[in-house]
Amino acid sequence: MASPALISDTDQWKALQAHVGAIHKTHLRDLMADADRCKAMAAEFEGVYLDYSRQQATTETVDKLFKLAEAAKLKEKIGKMFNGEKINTTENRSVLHVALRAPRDAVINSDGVNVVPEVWAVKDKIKQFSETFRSGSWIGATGKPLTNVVSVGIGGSFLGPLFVHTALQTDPEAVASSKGRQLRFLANVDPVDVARSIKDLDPATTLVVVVSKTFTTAETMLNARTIKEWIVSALGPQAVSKHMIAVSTNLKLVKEFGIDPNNAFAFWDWVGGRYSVCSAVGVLPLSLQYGFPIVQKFLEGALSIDNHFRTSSFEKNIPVLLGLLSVWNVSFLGYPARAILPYSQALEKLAPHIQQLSMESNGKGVSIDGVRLPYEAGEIDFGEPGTNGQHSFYQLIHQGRVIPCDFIGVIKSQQPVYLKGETVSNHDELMSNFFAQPDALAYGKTPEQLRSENVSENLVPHKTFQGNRPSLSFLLSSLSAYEIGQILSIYEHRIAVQGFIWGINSFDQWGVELGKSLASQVRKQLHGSRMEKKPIEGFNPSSASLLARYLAVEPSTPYDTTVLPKV
Ligand SMILES: O=P(O)(O)OC[C@H]1O[C@](O)(CO)[C@@H](O)[C@@H]1O
Repeated sequence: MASPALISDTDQWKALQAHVGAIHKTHLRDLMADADRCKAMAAEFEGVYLDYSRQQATTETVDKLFKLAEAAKLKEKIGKMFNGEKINTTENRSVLHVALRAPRDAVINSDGVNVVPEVWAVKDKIKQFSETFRSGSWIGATGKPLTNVVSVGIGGSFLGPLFVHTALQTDPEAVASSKGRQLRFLANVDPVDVARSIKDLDPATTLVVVVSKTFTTAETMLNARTIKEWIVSALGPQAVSKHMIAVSTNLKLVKEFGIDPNNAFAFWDWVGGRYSVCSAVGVLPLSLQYGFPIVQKFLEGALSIDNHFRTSSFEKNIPVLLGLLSVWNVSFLGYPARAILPYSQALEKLAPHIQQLSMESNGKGVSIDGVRLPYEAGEIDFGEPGTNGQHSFYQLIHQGRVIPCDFIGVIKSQQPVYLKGETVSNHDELMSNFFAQPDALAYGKTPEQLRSENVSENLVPHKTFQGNRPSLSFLLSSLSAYEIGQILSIYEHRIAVQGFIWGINSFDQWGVELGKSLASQVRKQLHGSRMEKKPIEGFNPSSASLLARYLAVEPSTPYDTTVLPKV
């Protein structure tokens, strides 16, 4: 039987491969001298400005990428996603995170059912619950109103909400609306994280939200049981109904866990975990902290990009341009990584969120039809806010490996700090670096320039910057809840575009299963060894000796009694 076609078999892919040589012949500093090219390599939508002129690409490259998009049937694939077709074929699911921010009157079907009314029913429930909670009418077991929220969840049930929470913490409107409240996250099963998440919190004024799509994730469920015990031992078993709520697609397990089904907030299997921040996964804890109206603005920002992505021509379509350029960098220029560099402390947790979103989505080795890929898909994502990153890993980016960079800058800071007598304000200082770094990467510094500055000959090789290092720059007008939603949606769709071109399934995650099942074998043996003094067996020599060392030391947590963190 003939193998299904791969995108790399198409003439459009081969044309791009043939084009690489021409691109390598021209240094970015020469490409940047062409004003018409620079003007053409920019796109703007609603105050989000993208400049991609510092990509190792010409307008011809971009044209060829559009042809590749055509060969990959990108337009149809985007349409299928928005129409609720089951494009996640290995799990037989629609991919409808866009329905989570669709307007109330939109019609988006999955399995012949319009999902939008269900989405709004949950949002309405969150709005009502968060208003009751924030007004102080939701009374805890001791008669006190609750002001602290601990959200227990991991992966997609954690990273997206953490990103948005961290960003909102810098928005004056969100800061004002969250006065006197705390939102914390408990993700890691590490007992240190358990202790940190409840440190100095009073169970009597704390609401715990257990967030798990499946309600079976081992770490989340152990943490949920631990925090439940923290509540019960302080307030009694009847306190659970007032102090614990849940977000899940598995409401049966929520009930079995002991959480009142009235206090459970649903979402659906057509929302991938890493795409779930716009479901109750993010909307509930964020609404408890900031109020629903602010979270609604975030959802509207995401919706604005959904509409732009669905309807704009590819030439003007920011997620499409970004996705195609990433494919160009990874698959044709051979750059395996991407750095996400927001010059904005508010976006501190963007890179960790994008790491999961991108690497769990596109870290695949076979096509959607199961054919092993003859090209690399996915990329290694990492990042830190500028300028911190400059003093950390930028050395490698400037003179070591070539790593395409996303620079993200904000025109208007949320914090107007200026020390009288200084040359510039803090924000202008930050942004001076934002504007300088892409040019340092693109232009570099030649030995001739160094010699003209009388740099001693032995240092010339060390001080030379080859340049020709690609980046792109986003300039946002400001950073409120709306723009945070826009950034999220831009990256979500960019990653989908990459997957659509590579011909992979960006919406499953089978690669996380093997480690989970091996951990379950280890868990059983640790239990047997601790409780029944059974010997460890069935491991390779390396794991056996590591486990023997581990078990030779008495654990700090005895197994014959409950030990809760000291807070
Ligand atoms: O929300 P759940 O079901 O607890 O899953 C948490 C995370 O675990 C994964 O399944 C695997 O890491 C992610 O895709 C998901 O976001």
